[in-house]
Amino acid sequence: MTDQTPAPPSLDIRGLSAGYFGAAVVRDLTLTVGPGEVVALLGPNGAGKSTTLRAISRTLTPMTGTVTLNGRDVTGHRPQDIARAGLVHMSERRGIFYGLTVEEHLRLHKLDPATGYGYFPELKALRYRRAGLLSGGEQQMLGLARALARRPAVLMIDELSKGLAPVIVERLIPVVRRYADESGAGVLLVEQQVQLALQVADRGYVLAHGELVEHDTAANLLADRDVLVSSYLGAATP
Ligand SMILES: Nc1ncnc2c1ncn2[C@@H]1O[C@H](COP(=O)(O)OP(=O)(O)OP(=O)(O)O)[C@@H](O)[C@H]1O
Repeated sequence: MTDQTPAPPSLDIRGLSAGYFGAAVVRDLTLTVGPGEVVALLGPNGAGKSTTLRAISRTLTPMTGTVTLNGRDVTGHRPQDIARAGLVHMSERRGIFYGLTVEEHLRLHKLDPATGYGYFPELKALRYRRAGLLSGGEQQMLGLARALARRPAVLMIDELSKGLAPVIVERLIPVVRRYADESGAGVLLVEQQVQLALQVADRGYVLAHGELVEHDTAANLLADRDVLVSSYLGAATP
């Protein structure tokens, strides 16, 4: 007899509220990312997307809510323990150290640099270059190579496309999709490039004024012009 129990979500967030100086910026968020799923978290500037990711990785202490990784409740755990449980949060800072070379980055945390080069072979030609001398796109590629080489069970990426030319974004985003497909990891992708994110995502949530206002398959969201407009400009205020 086979085990029919469905796998738990890679990431399960319930009733999450978080903010700064006692004021909630995101309120009562409930969202899931299934195994092998890419989920886009969309919304205009200031909607609270980065705050949500920080509260999940606990680099910001949430006010309320629970966080479960692959069925394991990590609510209240320290950020390093949540990372050890398999969550990698690629923040807007990217985890790049300007004084270290490309290869030194790919060896951090005792990683095998071959894993990072496997995702982005073009980094090999830059292996001895210090990260501070790389272009923005190369730094982003390095940050992603390192994040993937850690083989996260859940990967959260904040604005992969920020400040990058379309050609480099088109190189990076499909690798995220491939990682989810091959590893079965869940990916939560915060993106301002709404169409781009929805083209690789399975589902998407739209955050406006700190609350989730829309949730659907990526295909349905892509077809809904109102959703695309509110993702850029914010939901219409009553
Ligand atoms: N460290 C902080 N201290 C105080 N307020 C903050 C801090 N970081 C963010 N905020 C505020 O929280 C709100 C949500 O910001 P957040 O960065 O989460 O939004 P976002 O949706 O990621 O926006 P963007 O797409 O512009 O990055 C904003 O009003 C912002 O000014």
